[in-house]
Amino acid sequence: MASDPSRSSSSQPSHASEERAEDQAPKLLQQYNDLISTLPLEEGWQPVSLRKYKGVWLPGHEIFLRGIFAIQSHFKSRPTDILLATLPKSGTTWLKALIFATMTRSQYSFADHPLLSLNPHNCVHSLEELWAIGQPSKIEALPSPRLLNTHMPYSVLPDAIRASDCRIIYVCRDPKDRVVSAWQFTSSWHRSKKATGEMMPTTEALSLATAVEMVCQGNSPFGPDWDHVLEYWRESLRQPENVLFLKYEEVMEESVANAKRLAEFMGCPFSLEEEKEGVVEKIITLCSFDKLSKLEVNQNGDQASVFRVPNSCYFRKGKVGDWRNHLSPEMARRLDGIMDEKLRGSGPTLGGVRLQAPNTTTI
Ligand SMILES: Nc1ncnc2c1ncn2[C@@H]1O[C@H](COP(=O)(O)OS(=O)(=O)O)[C@@H](OP(=O)(O)O)[C@H]1O
Repeated sequence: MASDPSRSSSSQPSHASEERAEDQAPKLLQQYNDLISTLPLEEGWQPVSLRKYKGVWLPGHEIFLRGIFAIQSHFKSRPTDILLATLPKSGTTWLKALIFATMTRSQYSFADHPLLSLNPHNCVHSLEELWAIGQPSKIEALPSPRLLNTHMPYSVLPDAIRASDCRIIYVCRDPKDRVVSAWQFTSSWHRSKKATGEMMPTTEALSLATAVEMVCQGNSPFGPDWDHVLEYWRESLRQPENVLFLKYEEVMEESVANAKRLAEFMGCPFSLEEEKEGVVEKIITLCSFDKLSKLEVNQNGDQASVFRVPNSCYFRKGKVGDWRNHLSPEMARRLDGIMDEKLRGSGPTLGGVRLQAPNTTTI
């Protein structure tokens, strides 16, 4: 079973408690910095700059990029690992809660559950963030099966993961809702940084029009979005026992069926007795937006991660179709058009766009 997060120090990540590998290896640090300086730079997604690595626009913080490089050669996967993979703002926080609550259901009571006092991001570790803050040994120390998450596209995952039997749960979301969510998140984070004086008051916030355009150009964090989605979609067809492809909208619409799919995929299906006792519904309620967003930890706590984000920024509306309140018809058409062009095919739909099966016409 997964580790007890309330006993792990992961709820209080420390930047100083552990020496980074790079601190002991100045040559490696130099190599990483040299590599970073050669990567194309994009500064439009304020307040984060982006660097293009292996065809993907990654957040450009040096500490973060060095973590990604180190993961490539040093991460040791285990066949029992469970990896949640998402583009940011696709339902990561929610799925972390669902996965964690499902995997650990025999360890905790619903009345006194870790998710009532810890943000889901402190229950399922981010592979790249722990590496970036110099705490990869925390990942090593986790008992199996480890629950981890990543925003990396399949093609940027370390070989150790792609060659292993570990299970990957991928969640995607209507790109229109996702871009609105990403823009709102970036704006509120921007405001909070200005309020604490961590950012120059003159730094311009990202406009929604710019965010939409950058997604359409493929220049947004972890984008191009279509490559991210298609890579995992194709893997889910190629190796369905190892890659589960879910959609935010479907998990919302058919929560019980998808919670059961998740449990089965993770190798811990709900027993008939559990189903009769309503365990599935209890997990869904515990992990619901209404429940989590009202908790003290999620209203007033924060993530001491690389990006130091207030927990409240991870909970906004949690609705399907909120894009209608923000995007102009023109913006919506532009996004749908680009996704249609890139994802055209006969597979399942994504925000009204069909994903193509791998053996149909090329993108
Ligand atoms: N429990 C639950 N149920 C449903 N929806 C939820 C839940 N928790 C968070 N959210 C909504 O998910 C959006 C945040 O996306 P992520 O969690 O992927 O963000 S992150 O990648 O971890 O930064 C963001 O979506 P928007 O409300 O549309 O902005 C959150 O409100």
